Amino acid sequence: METPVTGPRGDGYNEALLHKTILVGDSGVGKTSLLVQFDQGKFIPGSFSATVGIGFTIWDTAGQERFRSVTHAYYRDAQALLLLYDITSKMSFDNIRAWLTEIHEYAQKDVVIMLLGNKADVSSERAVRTEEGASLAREYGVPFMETSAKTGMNVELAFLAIAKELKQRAGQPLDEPHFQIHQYIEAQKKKSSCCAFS
Ligand SMILES: Nc1nc2c(ncn2[C@@H]2O[C@H](COP(=O)(O)OP(=O)(O)OP(=O)(O)O)[C@@H](O)[C@H]2O)c(=O)[nH]1
Repeated sequence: METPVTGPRGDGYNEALLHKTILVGDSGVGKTSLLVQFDQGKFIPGSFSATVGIGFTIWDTAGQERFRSVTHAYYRDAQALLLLYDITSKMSFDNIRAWLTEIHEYAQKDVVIMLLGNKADVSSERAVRTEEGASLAREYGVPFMETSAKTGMNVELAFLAIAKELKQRAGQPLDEPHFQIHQYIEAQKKKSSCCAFS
């Protein structure tokens, strides 16, 4: 994803900064669906054909093993990574450590990483507790939230938090003068917990 980050340059001209963000995770965790939900605000049921990279401003990657070497090349110039597992698939969660090892090997040292437990709407088939996701995220010092590409739960928040973090790193002014990504996410989740993200 190349996240457009706009802000005043001081001469009144609005400069757009493009940041490349990519979605990674096992095949079938919902990377393309999450992207489509964010981009188009809708859920298109059914599997997309394995995706290698599509020409949106957001980069989608294929979770399949046979595309791994392609994914490695994507890491190099990515500023942010959305790392997904599927809350109904213990295996996709167990593989997160391997994804993180790979990310640390191939991505830039200061890449922004966010862990997302997707398919949170399928609570009847839940195989990974929210706390397990949160605990893994704490261990690696990365922000975490559960999402649903189907209902849209937390999808916008995930992309917005990444965009704000990148904007701050680029030295651009934010609405929140003391922006801190972890605190921002927790505050937004609390704000919405009454009704929007049930
Ligand atoms: N219920 C539910 N289903 C989802 C969600 N996200 C994705 N799916 C379904 O899960 C399947 C896989 O979704 P994709 O978006 O193709 O997954 P992917 O990670 O892009 O898969 P690859 O391209 O193979 O790496 C599809 O049948 C989607 O409809 C979600 O949040 N909730």
